[in-house]
Amino acid sequence: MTSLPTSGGRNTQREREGWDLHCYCRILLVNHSYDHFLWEHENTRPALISAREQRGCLCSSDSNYIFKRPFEEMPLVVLCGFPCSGKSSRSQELQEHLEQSGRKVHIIGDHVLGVDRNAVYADSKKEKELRGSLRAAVERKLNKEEVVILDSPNYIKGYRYELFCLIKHVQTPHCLIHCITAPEISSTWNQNRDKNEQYNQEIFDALVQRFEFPDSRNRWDSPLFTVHKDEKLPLEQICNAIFHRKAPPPNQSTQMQPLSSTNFLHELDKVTQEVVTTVLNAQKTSVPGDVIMVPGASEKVQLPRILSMSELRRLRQQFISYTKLHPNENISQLANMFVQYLNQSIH
Ligand SMILES: Nc1ncnc2c1ncn2[C@@H]1O[C@H](COP(=O)(O)OP(=O)(O)OP(=O)(O)O)[C@@H](O)[C@H]1O
Repeated sequence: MTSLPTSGGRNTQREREGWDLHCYCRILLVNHSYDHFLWEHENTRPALISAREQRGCLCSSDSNYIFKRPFEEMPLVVLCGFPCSGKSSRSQELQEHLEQSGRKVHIIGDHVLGVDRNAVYADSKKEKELRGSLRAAVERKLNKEEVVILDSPNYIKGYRYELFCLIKHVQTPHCLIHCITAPEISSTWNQNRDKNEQYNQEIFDALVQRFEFPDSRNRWDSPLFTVHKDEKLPLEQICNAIFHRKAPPPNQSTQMQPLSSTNFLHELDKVTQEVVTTVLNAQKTSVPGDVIMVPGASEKVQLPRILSMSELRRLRQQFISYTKLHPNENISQLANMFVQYLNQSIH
């Protein structure tokens, strides 16, 4: 990337208003609110940048500069615990405390999405979709105005890691609150609650068994607050953790780098095409349920059914669009990433 030219006199007003010069580029098209714009930078193809992708970015209306507002993101609080362990009660307690101190709070949870949890947790595909919807809702809601509380079981270590990547990506602090209960206590609470809120016993037992306990030695489970049923929520410590602590530094895989090198785009194009060709060829001799080895990837494509060429093309295009906005300089991982993307997208 070439060094940034100074913005010169025309943009000093923006700089005085507290905007940082983010990059210099050629702006091709801007919508009326200046939050979506099509830009071209060096050798990359024009890319549509949205306010969501480029948090806090704003382009200057009269020149080829993009500005970034150095605002603070509001934190994410993640709850976890057995089913019926008091997660929603603790979320509300925290919400009330924060609102009393004048902050806005937004709670996201499976009950908010109105799902039939007994049906969802009995079906791994539906559960995965629910986790995806919750994560997307968190991503949409993380902003500078509201504290987001994710009130759902969050019992999978890998999922908590994904949430951690998300907050690293948007550069906002987070913390985890683990509601600790003995399974038999939660089970009694479950049996005493309204019938339409109850987990059936089979699902309850399965969720308890699947629970992956948080460990504060893991970056994604830290800072960790544990709260037993008769304990008070450590509200002050939680506030200190989320408001007076810096967000974890971004790393290469989570940092926003919308300006991709030509070599990266070339590799992205080549590698994904190779994977598509391999899958299409392998399908000639495979049946649903087979696993396909792909050159350059340690991950394998799991084939639940035969995929058409147009579907593979569409998935490839989606992956390319996403990856262009979230480039990972580790080109050697592209094949694996695309295989993972295919496995997650094909049902
Ligand atoms: N500390 C507590 N002492 C006694 N009962 C409690 C306590 N916390 C929660 N409960 C009871 O447990 C039930 C479930 O509470 P809550 O909805 O907060 O749990 P949850 O973990 O969010 O549940 P779910 O897994 O369904 O989302 C409620 O009926 C509530 O009365």
